[in-house]
Amino acid sequence: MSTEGQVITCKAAVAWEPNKPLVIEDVQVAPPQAGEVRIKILFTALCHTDAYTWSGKDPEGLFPCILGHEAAGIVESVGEGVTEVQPGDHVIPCYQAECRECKFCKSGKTNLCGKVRGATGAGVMMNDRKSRFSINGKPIYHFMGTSTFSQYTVVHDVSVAKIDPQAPLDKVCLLGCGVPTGLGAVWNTAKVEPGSIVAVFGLGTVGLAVAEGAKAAGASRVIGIDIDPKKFDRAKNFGVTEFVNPKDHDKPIQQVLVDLTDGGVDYSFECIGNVSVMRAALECCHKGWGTSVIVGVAASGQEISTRPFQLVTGRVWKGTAFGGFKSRSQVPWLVDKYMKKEIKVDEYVTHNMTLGEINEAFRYMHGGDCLRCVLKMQD
Ligand SMILES: NC(=O)c1ccc[n+]([C@@H]2O[C@H](COP(=O)([O-])OP(=O)(O)OC[C@H]3O[C@@H](n4cnc5c(N)ncnc54)[C@H](O)[C@@H]3O)[C@@H](O)[C@H]2O)c1
Ligand SMILES: N[C@@H](CCC(=O)N[C@@H](CSCO)C(=O)NCC(=O)O)C(=O)O
Ligand SMILES: [Zn+2]
Ligand SMILES: [Zn+2]
Repeated sequence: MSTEGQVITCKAAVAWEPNKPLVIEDVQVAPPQAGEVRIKILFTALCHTDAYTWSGKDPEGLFPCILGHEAAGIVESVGEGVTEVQPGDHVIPCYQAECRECKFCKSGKTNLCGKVRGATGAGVMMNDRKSRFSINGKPIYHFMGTSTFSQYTVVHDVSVAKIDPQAPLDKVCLLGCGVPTGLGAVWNTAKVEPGSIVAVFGLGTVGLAVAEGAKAAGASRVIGIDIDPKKFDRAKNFGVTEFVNPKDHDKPIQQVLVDLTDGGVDYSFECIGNVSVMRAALECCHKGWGTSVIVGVAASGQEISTRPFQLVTGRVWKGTAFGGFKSRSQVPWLVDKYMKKEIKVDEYVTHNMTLGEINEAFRYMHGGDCLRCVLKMQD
């Protein structure tokens, strides 16, 4: 029986308050309005940014909300005026939209899109500035324009990437955030050249994807830095050639790296979200040209600092969102690259669980062994 035009009641993990366990609730999901798409979510992974907002440290965090932004599913129905997807299409919801019409999209200089960002930051849909989620009439906020910890979600049409229907959704859900972020930080933001020396701070999913991207770009050395020595063995499979544990050294880590590389690295990437490490990542760069890319998300109130002399003498400080990839155009391309075995995805999935086990899944995520935990969303 078609559910088009009907309110759907389904299971979702609701964050009622910061840091309190998520609660599996029966949630009402309203039909999509003009320019909106309702998606049946089949698989979602957890990302550290979900935990960050859940912690209450995200200035854009609103409660109660439905978190989740790294997922894949099938279009259930579309609202008026939606032309690029239809029911049955396999899709990845994208927290970074791409409308192709706004000042940002037309600039050719960024993957950021301005069309729906105001609404997604306020936890509502652009059309009527209201939520499509409710529990017995009480609205529940959206999150990052995706809210994938729900069996059904409603997103803006500019936030939907249509993908190859042959692609396994329990794997390519990862292409909604962490893996593209790392690859794109190297390929789009830094534009690493063959022969470069690269330093990667933090060897979680994002840092490993940076290493993979750097290897593919022809880097001559990929130095992985992590305080957890368990990370090193696995990282070799992703392209890391040398390891440095800051705990093994008395000198500041930037000095250790400068000494190891005859004056500093060509490119560094901070994939942790720690502002002191961001400084070290900049300061381990080579004088005259070294570029450091901030990928990690630091909490509200945190600030970066360095001596301006570091920049005067030619180092460059940059940041990246979703690795600079244009979501609707390039996520399908990434899926195709995965299908052709040109990029890894399966290797990042260390745990598989169900929606009902989501609190336990977050505990695993914070443990050192987990890269990505994928939740099966449907019974
Ligand atoms: N910019 C973006 O678009 C974007 C997208 C996705 C994720 N992120 C952010 O990227 C960051 C990394 O995500 P992840 O999933 O890989 O996280 P993760 O927690 O799996 O990995 C972080 C790694 O850093 C290591 N670490 C912690 N403190 C350290 C220190 N002081 N020195 C060296 N290593 C240290 C940890 O041991 C861990 O291996 C998070 O902040 C996440 O929110 C940003
Ligand atoms: N609301 C947060 C923003 C955190 C942030 O920087 N998010 C990244 C994506 S992290 C994905 O795991 C991002 O792409 N930001 C660009 C954007 O949000 O438009 C805060 O204010 O700290
Ligand atoms: Zn993420
Ligand atoms: Zn746009």
